[in-house]
Amino acid sequence: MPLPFDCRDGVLHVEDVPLPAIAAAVGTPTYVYSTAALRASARAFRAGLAAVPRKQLAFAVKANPNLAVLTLLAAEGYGADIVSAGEMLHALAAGMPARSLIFSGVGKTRRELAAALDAGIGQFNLELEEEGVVLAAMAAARGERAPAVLRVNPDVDAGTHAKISTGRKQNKFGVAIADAGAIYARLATLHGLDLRGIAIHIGSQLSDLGPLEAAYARIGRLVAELRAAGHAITHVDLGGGLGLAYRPEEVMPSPAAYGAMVARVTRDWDVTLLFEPGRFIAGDAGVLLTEVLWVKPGAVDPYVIVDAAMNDLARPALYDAYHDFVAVRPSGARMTANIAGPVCESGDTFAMGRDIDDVAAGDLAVFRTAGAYGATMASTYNCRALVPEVLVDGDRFALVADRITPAAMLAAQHLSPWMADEAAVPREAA
Ligand SMILES: Cc1ncc(COP(=O)(O)O)c(C=O)c1O
Ligand SMILES: N[C@@H](CCCC[NH3+])C(=O)O
Repeated sequence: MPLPFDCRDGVLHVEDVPLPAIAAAVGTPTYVYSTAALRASARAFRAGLAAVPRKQLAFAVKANPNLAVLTLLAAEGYGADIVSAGEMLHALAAGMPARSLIFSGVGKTRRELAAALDAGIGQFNLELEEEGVVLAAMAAARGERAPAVLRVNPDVDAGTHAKISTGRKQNKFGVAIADAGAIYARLATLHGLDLRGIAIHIGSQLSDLGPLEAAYARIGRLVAELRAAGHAITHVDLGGGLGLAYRPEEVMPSPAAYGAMVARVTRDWDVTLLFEPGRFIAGDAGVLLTEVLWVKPGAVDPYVIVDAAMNDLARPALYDAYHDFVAVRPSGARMTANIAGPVCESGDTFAMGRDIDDVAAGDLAVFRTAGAYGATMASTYNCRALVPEVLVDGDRFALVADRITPAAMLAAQHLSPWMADEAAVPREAA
């Protein structure tokens, strides 16, 4: 898919906006998203599923909960896969209809279940039997039936990083596929539930369709068994997981290849299929714009110290993830360097011994493929400002999430009443 990031007159642009203009207006580090790229991936994913007759697309809000991003995706006909009441708030604020929301998540609180019932969301993905029992009781007390599916753990190795694999039997997600029939039968007797099918999600950043196909095939057999036992199965949620090429040489399954596999495996299922893509929609639509602060000598290679850090983009520190690093004004020269941020941890390192565009202090650069699981996983560690976000549309750009400064964070903190008294007395005088 052509991305609207290109070098014009020697300067990297996002759509028609030169990145130095954004750095001058907003400062760095900052996330920059492209509306054109978001729309293109949302449409490509939908187009890939053209052969699936009945489907519902729910963007995984965890990948990028920015209100502007969600508003754009709502206009593209996407609902949302949410995992907390906070994500529900974001999706509803973006104008997504409550009926288009799917509540996943292994630790939903009773308050969250109540809030989701209040809102009238479209589907609860039950992670364990007890959750179904509690939800059924809450819904029945309101004279309602909660629309629900049972999440099943198919015990398939998705072949992704262990920390983002979710469908192996040792993972915390879903009920064991061997137990699913019995649990389903018990939950189906509860009046407060409108139990209508199955959900799975085996992991994220999947580079191979094989494990997905194996998992879907297991679900197909389960659907047949449940129907044979007399259950009306009308919905199957196939989750998300489609991977992206983070390295220039990586090749990932296209949405068309994914859609063809889905259409083939589910041909006889006769259900509405639900999809929860996150990374595929938002990942390539965003970069993290940063400035080089220093280039300092290292034991082997020099360290390029940038003003973005692990608190702004956690993926390299968490999963040793690779994000391409590109100079905003590439000279054509190359260097071998380590790239690190200012945070006081050696893990705050984006790359070691990597061949990159030659950069010097004061230069701007971007980390690519940062639109998913970027800003949303940011923190204020080291009392660093929470990173802002900018959305580009053609030759316009707008700040769509403010930088939260340490002063604002300090203002949100309070001394306990007794400490306030003590703090008023200088230590020496006490
Ligand atoms: C239940 C569920 N659905 C959807 C997603 C989105 O996954 P991805 O961003 O890989 O498409 C996730 C994250 O792995 C998830 O846990
Ligand atoms: N946060 C992970 C993905 C987790 C997906 C959520 N289940 C990442 O950055 O790749």
